[in-house]
Amino acid sequence: MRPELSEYTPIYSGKVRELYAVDDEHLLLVASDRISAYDYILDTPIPDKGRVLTAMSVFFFDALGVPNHLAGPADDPRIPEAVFGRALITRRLDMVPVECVARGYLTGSGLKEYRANGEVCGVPLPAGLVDGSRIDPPIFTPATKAAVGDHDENVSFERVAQDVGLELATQLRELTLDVYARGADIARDRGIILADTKFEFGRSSDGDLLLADEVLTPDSSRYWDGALYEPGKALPSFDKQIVRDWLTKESGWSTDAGTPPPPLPGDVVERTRARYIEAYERISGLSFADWPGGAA
Ligand SMILES: N#Cc1c(N)ncnc1-c1cnn(CCN2CCOCC2)c1
Repeated sequence: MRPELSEYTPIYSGKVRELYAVDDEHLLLVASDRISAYDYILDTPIPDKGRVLTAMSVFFFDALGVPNHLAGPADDPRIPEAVFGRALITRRLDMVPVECVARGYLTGSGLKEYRANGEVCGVPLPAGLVDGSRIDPPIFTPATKAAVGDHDENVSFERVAQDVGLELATQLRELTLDVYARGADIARDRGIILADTKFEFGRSSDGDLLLADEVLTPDSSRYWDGALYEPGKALPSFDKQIVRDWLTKESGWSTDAGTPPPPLPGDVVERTRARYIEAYERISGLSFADWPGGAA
């Protein structure tokens, strides 16, 4: 008999995920089916998105071979039925207050910074780069954690060193770039580009620095279809482009409407669900049908 979710204490609620206290040493990390686009949480959920992203995290935690916060399997008996398949038991860590971002390609906020001053987070880049240019070798572009709903602020390595000390900042940079490279290699071998990603780390009670949060999911990363990649061409998001295109090209809504986006039609929902499953199955080589919590 699984416990009820109500038996656990909510301790954090983000845009698309929640965190609960299970006991003094363990948390329950829950991924919802909510999807965000253009800084809005859309009214329409994507069925199984939470399960797919949980499956991706578990695949990468296993494939990367990096010490992490997982404290039980996907079917751990402490996971309530209501969130079974889209929740994980983790160790409770002392989180490092840094969003550890690695970028192997120039786009998004990094591109904006580069266009303004030729560098990203204090890292100078070659002249002449455009949207989608490769950054080789990849760079560490940390950010400070913003409050829910705000954007993270890109900061320099030196600022991270001031905040957490030079030794830990150096460890974070090395770990972030190492784990990004491993994840990018796995994705590339399956025809998918991992343009950038965000990691979070925490310290265990015995002082070890562990990879935490979600890892290398489409919500914490930019994934592009390698078959479509061309530097300088606006790069479609592997998982969200269907939603973005319907919202801005078919729904009549626009990003400057000042109103929330409309509900998604069924075909957009289903195509987006299929896209998340495709990303998982291509990258992991596993069948999503085998992941816990599916329809009986
Ligand atoms: N993971 C983890 C973790 C941990 N293993 N131990 C202690 N605290 C955290 C933690 C607390 N907040 N966040 C920010 C990211 N959140 C994740 C959940 O969803 C909302 C955002 C991580």
